[in-house]
Amino acid sequence: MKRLAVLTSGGDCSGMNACIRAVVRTAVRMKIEVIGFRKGYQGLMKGDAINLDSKAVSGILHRGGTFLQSARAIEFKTPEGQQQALSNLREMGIDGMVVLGGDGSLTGALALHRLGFPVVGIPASIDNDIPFTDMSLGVDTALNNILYAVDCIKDTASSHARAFVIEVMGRNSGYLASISAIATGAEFALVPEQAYDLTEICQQLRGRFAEGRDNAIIIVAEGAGHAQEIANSIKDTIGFEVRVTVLGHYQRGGAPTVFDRLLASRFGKKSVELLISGVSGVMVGLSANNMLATPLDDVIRSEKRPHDEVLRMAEVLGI
Ligand SMILES: Nc1ncnc2c1ncn2[C@@H]1O[C@H](COP(=O)(O)OP(=O)(O)OP(=O)(O)O)[C@@H](O)[C@H]1O
Ligand SMILES: O=P(O)(O)OC[C@H]1O[C@](O)(CO)[C@@H](O)[C@@H]1O
Ligand SMILES: [Mg+2]
Repeated sequence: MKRLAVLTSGGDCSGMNACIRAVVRTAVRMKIEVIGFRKGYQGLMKGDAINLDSKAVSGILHRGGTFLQSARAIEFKTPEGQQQALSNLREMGIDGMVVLGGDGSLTGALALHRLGFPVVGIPASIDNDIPFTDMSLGVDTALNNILYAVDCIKDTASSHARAFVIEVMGRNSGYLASISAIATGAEFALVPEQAYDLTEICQQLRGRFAEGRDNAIIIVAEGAGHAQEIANSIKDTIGFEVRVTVLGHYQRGGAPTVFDRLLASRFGKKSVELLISGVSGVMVGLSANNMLATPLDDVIRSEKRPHDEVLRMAEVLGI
């Protein structure tokens, strides 16, 4: 192995920079050159690359986002797009590639592996919807961002005796909503994976305010319903003052937590070691604090289901 490539794809997340740094520094130590493709598969298809040496990745460990930039490149889903990428990789003399991204990006990595190109994937998505890893990169930082925001909102909610519907990210995944609800003591977490009964929720909220509580927090994943509609329905049913906060992309940025910096470093180092030892078509993961390598085939075929216990916990502890 003489020349490696790395790219970041899909929604960015904190820890991607720290991971690129770990990939580059591990490879440089083994006398392997590293190329970084800009803007994910878009840059790969265009051949838009920069040389990455040890110095190029200094000063980025603590920065959120990805200095290589990211993109959602629809054309890479086509055989033509993948062939273009493959010919660029071959022309540039690249022997293997590390792909950081979510489930979509890892599906792209699997496509390259199936075309015979050595690839290792790293789960990096705040959604935490990727199986065979306890945590994806960026999740811990996003959760801490949410925690800070919800704690702030609770202060003002109590001061005005209001209920708040707070929307967090997750089109198909309720992980951020359920875990942040537990960690902030919210009353309810509404998630795409589980049906909920708004009438029942309103009844419980009415009881809660009748007991003299001065605030209520309902955290809703973006894929579980429209925050403003949920708030209107609560207001119409119990007549209580309700406000809405959509946390949006605030959740995805910011300096990575210690957990994400360490995870990024471990994932990055492991991915290069795997490629050097001739392993391809796998995703690195975290399992019971150990590094795990799982075939991308298995990762893509499986689904990460949230723990039923976790889904119920917010409601049980919040009320
Ligand atoms: N089925 C597929 N085949 C090949 N490439 C794909 C496929 N699905 C996605 N990709 C590539 O991966 C990119 C990112 O995918 P997607 O938009 O699903 O985000 P993601 O990686 O799941 O990250 P996140 O969900 O955290 O934003 C796509 O724009 C495309 O380039
Ligand atoms: O930044 P974009 O392209 O609007 O994507 C937003 C989506 O990306 C994710 O944050 C994952 O990165 C989802 O939770 C969210 O629905
Ligand atoms: Mg995804």
